[in-house]
Amino acid sequence: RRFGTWRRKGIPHPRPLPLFGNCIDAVLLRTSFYEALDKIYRQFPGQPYIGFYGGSSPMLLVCGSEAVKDITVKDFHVFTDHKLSPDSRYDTLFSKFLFCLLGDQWKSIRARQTPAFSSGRLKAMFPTVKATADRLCEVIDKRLDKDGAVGINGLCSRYGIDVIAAVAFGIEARALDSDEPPPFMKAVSAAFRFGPLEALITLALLFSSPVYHVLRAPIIKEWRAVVLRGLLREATELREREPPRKDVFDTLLSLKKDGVPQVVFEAQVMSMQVAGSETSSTAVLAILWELALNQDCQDRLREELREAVAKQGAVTYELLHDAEYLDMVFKEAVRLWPVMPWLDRVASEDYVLPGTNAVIEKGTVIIIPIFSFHRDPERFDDPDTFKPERWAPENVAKIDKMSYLPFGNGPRACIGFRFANMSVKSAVASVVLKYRIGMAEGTPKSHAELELSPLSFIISPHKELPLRFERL
Ligand code: HEM
Repeated sequence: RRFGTWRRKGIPHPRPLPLFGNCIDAVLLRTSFYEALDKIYRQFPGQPYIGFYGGSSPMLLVCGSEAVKDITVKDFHVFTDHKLSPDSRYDTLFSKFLFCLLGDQWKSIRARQTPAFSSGRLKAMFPTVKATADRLCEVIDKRLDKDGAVGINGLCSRYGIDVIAAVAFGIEARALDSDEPPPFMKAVSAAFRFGPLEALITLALLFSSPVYHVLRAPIIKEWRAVVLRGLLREATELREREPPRKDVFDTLLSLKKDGVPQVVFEAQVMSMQVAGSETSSTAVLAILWELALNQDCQDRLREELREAVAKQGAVTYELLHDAEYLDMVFKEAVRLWPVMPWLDRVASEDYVLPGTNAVIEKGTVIIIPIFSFHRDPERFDDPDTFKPERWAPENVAKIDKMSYLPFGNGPRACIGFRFANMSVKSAVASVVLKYRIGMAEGTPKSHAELELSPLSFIISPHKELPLRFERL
């Protein structure tokens, strides 16, 4: 009866298999969920809505531009929440992350965190970010092998961790400085690089509440929470004795002063750390790799940065903000590598899909397949090729805004977008000004050669990615 849902509503859908629906490869952990979604998406080109079954649950891919706008903006009051919000009995801390908070509680906590990313605050945080970017260059220098190559995946991760820890966690994590990952890094990094159990729990959370409640296990393991809590207690005590620094941690501390429960405060700090580090570091990694593959883009970027530095005297907040080609490179890299390859929302009431007579029931899970949009030749010419020029001012009007969603959309879009922009560009500018980046032995030459884990819900290579750095 459930497998008849989309037929009865007149929504196109692929034929489901008993038990697995349309996601057998994802449920058997043979492909990642975004690849399973992409397979469905490609079967129904140009459709605004595509039905599918996650296990036996009817779920909806929303693909039309108007439809995406309706769900994420116009009818946001119906689709405020993510389905990926775990039960607080099994996931004490993760359930309170900003990403997972529901309804009015999300609204109130989000509103209080938003000022942390104002222009004034970003400028105040810039010197810390810049110093960490310079440190990344020093560490690259120190670790180059005899052929001038180094694995850049781990270094980018360490950069992401250090930068967010400094501004949002209130500590110097010094991940870049240590050979062995310090406990803080172990607790934070790979929080979303899942093993088989975490991957299954996450799918169960999306597809089937009964299976989720049978598994009764946390997505973010308790030992991580214990390590982070201890450090956070020390960081809080230290900061309370210091004058304000106008960083993200200061804003989060004000939540505590306003009487927000301790566990909610702790979850917000950890949520910034987890959501901010792996995502930004993957973007840095993507850009450095694309620049190694595309030397002409690298030359043009370096020329732009050198000219700007000659005028301004140094890499400044304003320089990064105004550098046009740097922005084009950033946009193109997160198009090809949308770290979060899909968005989810859940209907809080029955809802008529605009432009149809179909009603989706309260509780229906909506998925917006960002990765598929970004790689669709109907939306982007030559979509698998790195072409920053598509973002040039004279070309950008051709791109449909709802086809490009690396940071999500609407009131629930990424809160750290402006910070990510600054910290990713800062790292890239420091490296490009100091080194010519090239291919090394073992550097993947195409996306197909990157080994991405089928278990992971984010797009991030889990193996080392060697690049060659020639000092300029
Ligand atoms: C390149 C880097 C980044 C990418 C691609 C990225 C992407 C995203 C996406 C796609 C979402 C979901 C949006 C939606 O549902 O519409 C999100 C949410 C979020 N991001 Fe980011 N992000 C990045 C960096 C950061 C940074 C640096 C921070 C913090 C400093 C951060 C904090 C968050 C938080 C807390 C949420 C949950 C927001 C909410 O539910 O209200 N992100 N991010």
